[in-house]
Amino acid sequence: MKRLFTHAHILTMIGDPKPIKDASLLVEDGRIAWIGTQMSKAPKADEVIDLKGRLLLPGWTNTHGHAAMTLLRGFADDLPLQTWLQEHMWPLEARFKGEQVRWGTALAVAEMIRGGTTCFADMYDHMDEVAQVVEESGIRASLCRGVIGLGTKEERDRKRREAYQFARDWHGKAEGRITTMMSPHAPYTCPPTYIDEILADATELDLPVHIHLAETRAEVEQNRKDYGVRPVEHLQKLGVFNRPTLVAHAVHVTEEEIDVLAAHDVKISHNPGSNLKLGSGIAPIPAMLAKGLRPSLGTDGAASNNNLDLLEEIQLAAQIHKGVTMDPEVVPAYTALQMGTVFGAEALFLEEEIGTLEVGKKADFITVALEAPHMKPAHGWVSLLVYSASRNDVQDVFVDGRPLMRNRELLTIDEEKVIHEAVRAFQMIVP
Ligand SMILES: CSC[C@H]1O[C@@H](n2cnc3c(O)ncnc32)[C@H](O)[C@@H]1O
Ligand SMILES: [Zn+2]
Repeated sequence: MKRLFTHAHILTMIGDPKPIKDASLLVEDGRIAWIGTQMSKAPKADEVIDLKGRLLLPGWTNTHGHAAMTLLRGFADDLPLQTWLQEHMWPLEARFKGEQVRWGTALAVAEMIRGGTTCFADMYDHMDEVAQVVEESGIRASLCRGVIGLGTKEERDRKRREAYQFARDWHGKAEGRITTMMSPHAPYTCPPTYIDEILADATELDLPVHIHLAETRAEVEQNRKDYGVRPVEHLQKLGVFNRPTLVAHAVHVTEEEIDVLAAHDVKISHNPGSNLKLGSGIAPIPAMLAKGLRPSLGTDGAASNNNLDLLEEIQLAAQIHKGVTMDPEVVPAYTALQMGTVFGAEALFLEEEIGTLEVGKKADFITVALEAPHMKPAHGWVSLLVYSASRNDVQDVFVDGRPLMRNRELLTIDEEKVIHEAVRAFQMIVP
């Protein structure tokens, strides 16, 4: 099947911001086969889709989250991380069964597709349910069974086994849209010997590691008390960074620690919305960029954000660091857009397949309308996307060239049913 998309302004996200005006893009067998401006040279297609002057660019990649936490959205606001987790999230999550995770994740995926996300990372429990939602909805995802090692040895062993089996069984599934990672939740919830064991599993399966790191000042202090060093040095000594690693947050990291992360090519998921809401702090993104790191963006779960709008994270990334440093030249708009697309693909070790629009890559892209008053005059497309657009301006979403949303209508998800079931699943667990 060959589909030709015409009359689009294409932002490929390759190199400099050079949008291609009034261009066409051909998709064949789920991959980009041709991009050009001369219709006379366009290959023949089975179907031609006129995009009527919309912007066309890679879909967003959300590199850190806990999708099923949509069920806990708005449940415990305005609290610091440890109180929020220990007194509110964990007691409620203990009531989650597969059903809660299924409908919470389906709700999350509906929200993410609506906002233009084509690929997301998820760390949670009952991951078979998550994988099935991904398989059915057509979205792309990097999944891991997050493990917290605070219980008995039996519990730790069971969770580790589940994480191993899930990662082994689902990697490459759903026509290659699912990849997996191994995930010790955080240095403060996983004893060193447990991290060692999970690392051995990751090595055996040849998979990356995904972990929360240096999210709060309290975490850094606790790590010093427990292990005599700060979290970055702790994980470095355990050998975590010798495997491909994605760390979420990295808020409280020094210049020297950024050097360590850069030397090991550790991938960063910057979650500004969640970090602001939980009062955790603001990650030193300008310093990371200056040292050659390419931080990506995540929403974290909907209970700490409280939405899964990656465009909002792009906009926050472009603005908060200017405020903190009092320098409007840090994190320029195009860099923020790279963080939400191409750097996201790198963070999930998928840069050979997604993140930019080029011949041979997967056809994962979105279109954005330029018609509304807040998008006029439509001369600076990068600026419009980063400083003016909202998620409702996203019109179409394609993954592997398959339409998941057309003209704001979800095509692979029964939205009404998902909303109904998610509310019901939440009501089953509220005390
Ligand atoms: C073991 S599954 C994932 C686990 O992570 C919890 N979580 C959600 N948000 C955060 C955060 O910002 N920092 C640390 N842990 C977080 C979630 O509630 C699950 O229990
Ligand atoms: Zn998280």
